[in-house]
Amino acid sequence: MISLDAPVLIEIRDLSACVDDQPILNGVNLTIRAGEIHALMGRNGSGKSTLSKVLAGHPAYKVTEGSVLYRGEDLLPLEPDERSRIGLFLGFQYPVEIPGVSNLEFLRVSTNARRLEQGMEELDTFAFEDFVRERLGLVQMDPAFLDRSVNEGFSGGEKKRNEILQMALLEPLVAILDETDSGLDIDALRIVAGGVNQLANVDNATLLITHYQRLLDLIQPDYVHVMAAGRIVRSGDKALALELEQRGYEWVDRELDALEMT
Ligand SMILES: Nc1ncnc2c1ncn2[C@@H]1O[C@H](COP(=O)(O)OP(=O)(O)OP(=O)(O)O)[C@@H](O)[C@H]1O
Repeated sequence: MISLDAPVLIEIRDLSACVDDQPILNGVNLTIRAGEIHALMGRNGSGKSTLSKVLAGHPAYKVTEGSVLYRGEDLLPLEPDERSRIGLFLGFQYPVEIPGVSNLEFLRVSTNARRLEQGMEELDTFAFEDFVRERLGLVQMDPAFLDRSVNEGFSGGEKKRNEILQMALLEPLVAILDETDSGLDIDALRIVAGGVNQLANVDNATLLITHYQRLLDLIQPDYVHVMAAGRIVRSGDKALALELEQRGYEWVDRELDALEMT
């Protein structure tokens, strides 16, 4: 829900970043306020995942220009785990498997790190089990997944549900979900979208990276942005996503040419 009086959670200004000296982001501007849901779309290779990784603090990506303020403070000097503790969450496009680390323990340690940062008490094993079981309902996940190693041998869709379970436990202020819809069957898509909708409130914000309108039918974005060649070339409301669905991305090239001429 849009309210221009709502506090700004993330302010990205002229952000450029490279990997192995190759520029990937070329001046991204984006402001996200509390209560908002943003969708980020764009062709393969346009820089969407790179933006999410830069925001999460992935060490392979070097910021060369610009700034990111998180609740008014410089985000960029912070380590990835500090970013997570203060409420930034990245749901990976390809969630990693961590063999030998129990999913339940991983979730408990990360949830407690976030709770401590928020001035809340740590949850012991029993209290955490109650909390996690309640949250499992949001993604309709079988408790048996808690006893396995993190994502090890999970199907693509199960990994995505596990990401949303993590999000439900961490209660981030800004959740970036990178192609959460990919690999989900039709029922799982509804369940995951329902979970995201239930977690969205006036105090937090969501940035959905997606290729498909089908997700945006279930999670209604307040803003839709189109990324091309490492920057946001057009922003609009949900009608923009419908336009993309009908027209594809060819017209985006013309917008980009026009931008480059200015
Ligand atoms: N670690 C890396 N090493 C080399 N090139 C990279 C790396 N990360 C990203 N790139 C390149 O940067 C460009 C943008 O990639 P990115 O993954 O951000 O695109 P995307 O918009 O998320 O694409 P998709 O829709 O296919 O997921 C691509 O050309 C990609 O090959």
